[in-house]
Amino acid sequence: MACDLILVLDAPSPRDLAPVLRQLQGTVRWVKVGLEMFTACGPDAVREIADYGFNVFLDLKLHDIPNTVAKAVASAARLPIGMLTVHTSGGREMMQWAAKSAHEHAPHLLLLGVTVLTSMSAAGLAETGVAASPEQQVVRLGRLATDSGLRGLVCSPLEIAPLRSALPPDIALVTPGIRPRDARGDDQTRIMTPGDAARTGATFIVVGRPIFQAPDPAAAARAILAELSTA
Ligand SMILES: O=c1ccn([C@@H]2O[C@H](COP(=O)(O)O)[C@@H](O)[C@H]2O)c(=O)[nH]1
Repeated sequence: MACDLILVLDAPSPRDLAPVLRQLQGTVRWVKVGLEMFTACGPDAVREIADYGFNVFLDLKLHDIPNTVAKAVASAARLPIGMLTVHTSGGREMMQWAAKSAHEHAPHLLLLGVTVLTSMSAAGLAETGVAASPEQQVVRLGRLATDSGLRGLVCSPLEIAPLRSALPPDIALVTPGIRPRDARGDDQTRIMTPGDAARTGATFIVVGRPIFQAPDPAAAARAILAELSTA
């Protein structure tokens, strides 16, 4: 199965990234708008990015009571987006209400369940009271999410193989925690290279800093797309 790149737009405003976005129009298909840009610029940022011709993944990681999340999904579904995230730790009922709302308001919206954040180590997870390993917890939450009606998950690339064994093959696996082999350490702990993630079975890889901290971000994005095409 082919793996595609999602370019992370972690900046306060689309204006900050305009030169790179113009260079990558027609090359990169998907971009991700996250908490930084959405908090600063709101839905206008999503519309502006969509106007460039990109498919937008709105990464809001919704996590609240079922009614509140369902209504937030309905609001988000009015925007030109193709993917939206909720936290699987919100539980079965929250995800069922979210899936129903997405189905009613935007049937083609891919609602993704965030499992265990890619920044969390086993020790960090244990501190939150979860005795399971990240892999065990991701598989548990992945099963719960798909039982609740979600068709895609956000996980680290380290959990792709166990999730592929545990879940139906059509479940989309979207993986941040992507780093080049020689990467300096940062807040991501469960990491893999783009090519290895693709070969392991990621549907999408999500990449931000390795592209935007490169001297030529557009060239870095193109290099990752080339790596994916030969994986
Ligand atoms: O578990 C998760 C869920 C979401 N993210 C988001 O992905 C990007 C990763 O950016 P990098 O700069 O490549 O680390 C970022 O927007 C996160 O909010 C994640 O990293 N892990």
